Amino acid sequence: MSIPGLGIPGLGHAPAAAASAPAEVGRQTVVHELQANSEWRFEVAFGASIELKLISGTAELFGTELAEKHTYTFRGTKASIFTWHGCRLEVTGYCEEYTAQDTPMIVYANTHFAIDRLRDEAIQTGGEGPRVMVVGPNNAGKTSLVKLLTSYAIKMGRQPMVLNTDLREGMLSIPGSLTATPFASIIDVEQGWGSSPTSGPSPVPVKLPLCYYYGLPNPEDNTTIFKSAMTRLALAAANRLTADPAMKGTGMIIDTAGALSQGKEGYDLISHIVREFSVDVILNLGSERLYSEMTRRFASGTGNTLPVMVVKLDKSGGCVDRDENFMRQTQEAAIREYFFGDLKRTLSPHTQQVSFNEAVVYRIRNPNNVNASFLPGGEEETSAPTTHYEKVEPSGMMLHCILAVMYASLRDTQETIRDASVMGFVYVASVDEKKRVLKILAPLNTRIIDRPMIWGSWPETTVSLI
Ligand SMILES: Nc1ncnc2c1ncn2[C@@H]1O[C@H](COP(=O)(O)OP(=O)(O)OP(=O)(O)O)[C@@H](O)[C@H]1O
Repeated sequence: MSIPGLGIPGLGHAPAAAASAPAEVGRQTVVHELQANSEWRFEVAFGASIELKLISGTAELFGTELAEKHTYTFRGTKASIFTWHGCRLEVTGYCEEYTAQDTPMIVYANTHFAIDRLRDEAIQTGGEGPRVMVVGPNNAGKTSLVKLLTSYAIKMGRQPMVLNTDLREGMLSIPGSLTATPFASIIDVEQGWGSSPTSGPSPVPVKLPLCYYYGLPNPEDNTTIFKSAMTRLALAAANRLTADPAMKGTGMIIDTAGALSQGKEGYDLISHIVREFSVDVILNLGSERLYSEMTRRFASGTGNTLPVMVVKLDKSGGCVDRDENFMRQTQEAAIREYFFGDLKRTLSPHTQQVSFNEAVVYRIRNPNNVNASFLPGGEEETSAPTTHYEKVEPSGMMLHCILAVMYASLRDTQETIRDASVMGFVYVASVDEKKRVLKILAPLNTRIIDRPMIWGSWPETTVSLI
């Protein structure tokens, strides 16, 4: 995985994000008294921030307990603080907020205890802990539930392997990455899952994800590459799991993309994930139709899979829809943070010049986007391309794009490169077509010309990072 370096203070704040900040006149401090079993839900815009302090009692953010009297800062966040026994929260700054008494937390906690019983049984028999997959439409609360189950497992002294197969949001990496991460220590409260691993100091213990790259926005865009990435991820996660007894007894928690939960093609991809990861439990959030489809497909097993426990859970009333604009800002913030760090920990990426002759770049073909007008004579392509990547010469079209640097050699076949894990990501800061030189921003000061790079269309970047 990439290890970003040290800091250049002052960089890393998109002018666009700053422009969208609401005016924060006279940042007021308000104290909220929360009753037992209630939840304080808040939304902070990009460019704005709030400081939150737990004054007394106990409270948690998606399962991770807040430390008393510690100041947490949130920006561009929609989330909630839940309390089992009541608490007082001090909040400074503007956010949209309300308190709710009606939450599915008891059901979620019971789900955790039921999964934990399966872990106990597995440990007693020397077997593997359950492999739990969470499915549901976009914004149904899947990632929040995965965080909660992960936090509760960690609290019980377990070490879950957490998998992110959702392309909209990265987990400890940029959006578009598919990651497998062993979790043995607390989740970062302020930054969702936490930030990408670095060699510098970090307020919470660094987690090291194993990362694969797909490079397109939707799983259905190129199901062959998506499926092969899932297969590789499953193999890598299973190998890691069996090598570590604590992790083996805990098992896996898998987050999925909301896009998979609609229509037959998505259901088929879910079936592939269930098979490859040998999923034991499917938790369904927010869709009756999906629940019925999952039950039909998996509850009594198939030729290839054992019966899977399919469970329906209520979606939390706190889940908020995140529009395209918010998701774009979230994605840009994650990319910016990958290279420049955050306000608490600035990083200093290195720029390097790479000549067009040195860079070995493969572009992902997107079969769904083949435009007939670009084909010879404007013909329609009749069959899918035989290769999924094409080797391309760098060009101005790469400006502000992200390239994945692969753990592979320049002589490897396309299949080997496709199945390789990702060393890290670089950003194309400028392209000089006359001098035939790319200026690249990389987390490390290592020359990258001996590795193949993959140029996908996801994550898309529209702003200049520098
Ligand atoms: N109880 C809650 N109170 C307030 N906000 C919440 C609550 N639960 C989830 N959210 C917020 O709602 C949004 C959607 O939730 P989440 O990301 O968990 O959904 P998802 O199903 O994983 O979405 P997607 O598949 O689109 O990535 C997030 O911003 C999350 O922080």
